[in-house]
Amino acid sequence: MISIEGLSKVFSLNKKDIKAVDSLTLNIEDGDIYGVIGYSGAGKSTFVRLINRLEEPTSGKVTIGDQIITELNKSDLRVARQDIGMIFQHFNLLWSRTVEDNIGFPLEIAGVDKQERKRRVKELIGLVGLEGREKSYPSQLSGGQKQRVGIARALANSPKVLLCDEATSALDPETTNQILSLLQDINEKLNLTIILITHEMHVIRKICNRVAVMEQGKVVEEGQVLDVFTNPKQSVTRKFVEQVMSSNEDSDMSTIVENYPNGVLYRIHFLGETTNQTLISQIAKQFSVDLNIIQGNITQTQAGSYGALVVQVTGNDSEIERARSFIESQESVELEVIQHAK
Ligand SMILES: Nc1ncnc2c1ncn2[C@@H]1O[C@H](COP(=O)(O)OP(=O)(O)OP(=O)(O)O)[C@@H](O)[C@H]1O
Repeated sequence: MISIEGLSKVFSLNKKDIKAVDSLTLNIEDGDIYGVIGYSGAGKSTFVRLINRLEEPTSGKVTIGDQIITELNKSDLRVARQDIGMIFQHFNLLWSRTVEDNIGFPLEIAGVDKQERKRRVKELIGLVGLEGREKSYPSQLSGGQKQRVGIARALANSPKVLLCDEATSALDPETTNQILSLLQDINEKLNLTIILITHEMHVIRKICNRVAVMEQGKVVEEGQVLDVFTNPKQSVTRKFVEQVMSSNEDSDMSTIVENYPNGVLYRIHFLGETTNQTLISQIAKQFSVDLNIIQGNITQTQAGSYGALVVQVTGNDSEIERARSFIESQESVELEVIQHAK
């Protein structure tokens, strides 16, 4: 487990103190893909750099496993850092070295002999899907390929933790998805704990199981991704959730009610069970009602689907009533009646 207790960082700039990270306390379980989201200036980068002490904390404690990182002296910290890989937004590769030499660099520093280095580099190249590009220089690679080199290099010493500092922010959406899938794959294969910071809710939605929302150096909301999606408490969190849902449902509702006067109008909320994706077809098969999907916005998180469908149900009253009971009996589904039968 990674435990962060009362972690703070104060920068002094022009005689003014800036609290970049403010008394932050968090627990991250082994094997988590833990997302930290916040707008620019929230303190995310500073936070992630405090974990491996690329930035020295002003106060507080970071513990990884049984090691108190914040109490290590310089030489012990160097050894401890071999267990903490890190990848960066702009990759931070060595431009004069080839792909294989970039990946082998941390092994060289750790004093691994040449033959073992070669074996390990080959293994890592396979893991991140860079076969055939061993002799290329970073300038000859696409952004996604550069980040694959970054990931392979970060994994060279078989770390237990991988820190990702806006690792996909310089990539296009398609490449972002590929890199996120790779991170997910590595998390599962190597049982690696991943902490990633981002300003994009899409990244959190796609691969994280837990999320912390940062604002002005503090964690203002924290929890399972699906819980935070379904029940965002802070306005900053609601804004991030809207990023992926971009819903304008409520403002349209009166128009919908006007346009669909017959039968009943339901909003069915899906709260996480992927099995409920067949709910609509089950209703259509089991009850003599007609279903008209009027509006919908469903997205996928690691824990299942989240979102809502607005459905018009028409038919005779008793069948509509039976369909309603059926929907209400489903787990992880909530029914909201927008308009009753007239
Ligand atoms: N070396 C530094 N010296 C002075 N102030 C700093 C330093 N690094 C960060 N800050 C300040 O600390 C605050 C948090 O910055 P940080 O980069 O951690 O935020 P962030 O959420 O990662 O934002 P971004 O995504 O824009 O980097 C900001 O007000 C920033 O100006």
